[in-house]
Amino acid sequence: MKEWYSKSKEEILSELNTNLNSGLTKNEVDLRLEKYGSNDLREEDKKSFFSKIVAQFSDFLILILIGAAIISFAVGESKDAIVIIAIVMVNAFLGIYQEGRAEKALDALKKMSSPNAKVIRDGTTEVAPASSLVPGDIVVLDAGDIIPADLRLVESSNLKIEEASLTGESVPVEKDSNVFFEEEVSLGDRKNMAYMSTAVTYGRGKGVVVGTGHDTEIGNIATMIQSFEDEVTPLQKQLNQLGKVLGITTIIICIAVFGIGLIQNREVLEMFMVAISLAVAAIPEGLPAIVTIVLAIGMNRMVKRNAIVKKLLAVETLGSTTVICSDKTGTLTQNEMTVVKVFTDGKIIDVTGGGYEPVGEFKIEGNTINVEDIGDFQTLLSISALANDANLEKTSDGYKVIGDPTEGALITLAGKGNINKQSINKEFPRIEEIPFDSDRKMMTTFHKDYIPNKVVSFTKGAPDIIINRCTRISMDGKILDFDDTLKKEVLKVNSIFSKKALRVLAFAYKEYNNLPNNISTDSNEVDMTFIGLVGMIDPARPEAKDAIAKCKEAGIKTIMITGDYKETAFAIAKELGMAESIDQAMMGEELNKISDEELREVVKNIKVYARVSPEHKVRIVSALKANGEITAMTGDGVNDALALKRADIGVSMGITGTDVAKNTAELILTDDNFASIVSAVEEGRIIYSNIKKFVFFLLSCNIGEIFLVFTSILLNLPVPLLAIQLLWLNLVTDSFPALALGVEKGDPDIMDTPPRNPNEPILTKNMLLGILLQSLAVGVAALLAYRWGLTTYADSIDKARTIAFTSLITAELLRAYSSRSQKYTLFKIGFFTNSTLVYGTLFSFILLLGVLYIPFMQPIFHTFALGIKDWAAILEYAFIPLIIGEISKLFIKK
Ligand SMILES: Nc1ncnc2c1ncn2[C@@H]1O[C@H](COP(=O)(O)OP(=O)(O)OP(=O)(O)O)[C@@H](O)[C@H]1O
Ligand SMILES: [Ca+2]
Repeated sequence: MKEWYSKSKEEILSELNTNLNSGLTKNEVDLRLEKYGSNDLREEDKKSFFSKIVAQFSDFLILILIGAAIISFAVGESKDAIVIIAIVMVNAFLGIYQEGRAEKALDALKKMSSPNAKVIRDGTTEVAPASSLVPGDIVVLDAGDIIPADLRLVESSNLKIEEASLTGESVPVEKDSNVFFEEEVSLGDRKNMAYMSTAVTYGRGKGVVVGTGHDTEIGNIATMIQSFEDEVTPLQKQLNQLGKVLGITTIIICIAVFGIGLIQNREVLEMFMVAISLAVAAIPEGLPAIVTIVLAIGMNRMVKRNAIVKKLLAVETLGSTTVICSDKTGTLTQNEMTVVKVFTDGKIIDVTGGGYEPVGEFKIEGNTINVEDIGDFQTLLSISALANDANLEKTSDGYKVIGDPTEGALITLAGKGNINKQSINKEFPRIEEIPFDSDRKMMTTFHKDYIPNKVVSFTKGAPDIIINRCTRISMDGKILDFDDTLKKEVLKVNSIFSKKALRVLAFAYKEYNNLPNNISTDSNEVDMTFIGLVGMIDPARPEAKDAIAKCKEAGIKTIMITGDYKETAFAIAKELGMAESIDQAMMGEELNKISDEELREVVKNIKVYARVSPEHKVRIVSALKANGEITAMTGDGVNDALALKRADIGVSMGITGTDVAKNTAELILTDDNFASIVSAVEEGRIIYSNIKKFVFFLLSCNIGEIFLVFTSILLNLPVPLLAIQLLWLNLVTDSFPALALGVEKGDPDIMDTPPRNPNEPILTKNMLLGILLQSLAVGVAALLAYRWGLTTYADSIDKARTIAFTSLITAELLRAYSSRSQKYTLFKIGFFTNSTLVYGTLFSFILLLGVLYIPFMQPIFHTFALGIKDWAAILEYAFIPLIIGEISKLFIKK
């Protein structure tokens, strides 16, 4: 059989039974999806329910417990055995439920950040999930796209594809849809093919899907680059470490408890069970799992605030962000462009009319003018419409831009001069082009007969660049030499526009007798004739201003890095409160003259980088990182990928960002809005502080219990808690408040304090002290209650234990409220402001009442129905840890 690359386009199209212009029909797509399966590389390895259960039970400590149950059964304590098994089961199911919740949250995130493709179906181009592609689909490719399936190219224009993910070759290769090969060629040389997961770095093209899913070249490679690997974040590593230390300590204590018990001649089985339950209870082996759950819940909360985090790790890093570097256009501004000024033929023309509706007038000093009256105005408007890749669409709520808003504004401008983009493009179709890229900052298109019997190239782009590449200027109906005096004049107008925060573009053209053979920047974007400038407003986003103020409070620096002109950028930065004086702004090219060392000093003061190219971005991030900053950086183009990778948090735009940028980024903004980065940082901080809260709570619970049991044994008192009571306490009641602490709203000053040092351990000195104090308080309170029980009910050890058990649980439920903030008292944050905690503690408390008052539970848990007198005593002790916790906050400096 012939390979795809050795077939002609016609062969391919007929073999796959598809049409280049109209694509497949939706029906056909459905049929083929049935036949070929979805275009997905990820294995759907959903764990079965059974394997989840097995996973829960394969935990070492749980196995010990099961062993203990079997021993109990063997020595005739079958009731205990059954209860232990039941508690272990409840615990396992809770674990599975929580795991499921986290998994679901993560799955939803994966879906949101999974790629789309532009595909022609039923005659229209639409954006569809890449997973829905089938052989025969016609896919449209633009710079920045990730190839969604294996394609045989059928159209290509300057198409370059980077195939590193497949061939390891990082230099982009040129593609050409017109060749086909008779002989066998290697993967890297198949110019007429585009392979799944490689990236378009330049140009555009079209291809027919020839392979999907596992039936692709990348699918054949067994070691797939899984974008969602199981990762362990530094925090989880720390907690694992902590867990180990605690685990070993606990085991030593348990052995000691058991040993001392034997010396004191206590019953062997009872001591054995207590020691084991204590170990199971006190070893925080579930901690990393809860962290994952809380991170996942937090990620979901971020999605609601328009930020999709792709990695758990990023949630942690976000919270310690110290610098946010942001694009200007669209992120800090609204990206709703309107041309308000035109400069051509030596005159400044005002343009009226707002939005994208092509209705408005041209005025000079207040007097309406006709397009024909001004030298090359007509040509300028034609370039606006011809050197343009966007489209305007009239919808029920006004005109909308499909494509780049800058270009949309230019279509509107042309429309105001009665030039319709569609018709002029029909009249003078594009025969060649040099597409836009943010390194060159310009684009050129070639058209026939705009000047009769000639080919003209129209160029538009950044003024400083275009002006330097022009040698002539069209003025007063003549073509003049574009000398330094004239250039200065034009640059002055550019500066006037820019200072008004206008985004300025320049226009130029060049004529040829015939279409040149080899088209390139060096030969075709030089020696041009200058036509004019346009200035467009792009209003700042109002929310961005608030977000920047918030960053200031939070000790986070904000930096604007833009491709736009320095004065424009500074004007907007000033409006947003990011910069005060023009010395804080710098041109990208100035970076070329300084060393990395010097740059490290420079980045400390500069707030605005203008005319920046993607390599500059990389240098800026590197310098910031070298200074110890935790840097978030936005980017949307193909060339931004390196900078995004280098940043601690790469941020990509969900709407305007390219696939390549989204793929590299850790954070995707669904609304392209700067304010959403700040929300994500805020959530990151909240999540981190919540993790601290429940670590604090759980650890002090555990240590408090150990303290209670250990001290009682040392004091030669009877064992204060039975094995099943300990298990119930830890595996059932404590987990609800702990999880509820994971969804706290965050301290009121969460965004008024400087970022956390990323190297700071989770257990700071303050926290260790707090844990110690709380565990002592819990232990002592329960011990006191136990002693009260022992003296009041000298006849019944079960009753004394019930008192200890109940007071311990009550104390922990109460002090969960105190754990809601490490610094602020409940009077400041409000007692019942975390409703999850209210329900969680209430639920735990009702379970406790069940154990105490339901008759058949009593013999199982060795409890009895408490009376008023008992409760009065219990409450007296149970409030101690809460009160101590609250008072200790008064000594913490805010
Ligand atoms: N479609 C276009 N055609 C021609 N020139 C363009 C086009 N879009 C932008 N430019 C020019 O290229 C420059 C760089 O564009 P780029 O997209 O890199 O950054 P930007 O959009 O100006 O700002 P930011 O980096 O903040 O998004 C622009 O300032 C403008 O002068
Ligand atoms: Ca941009």
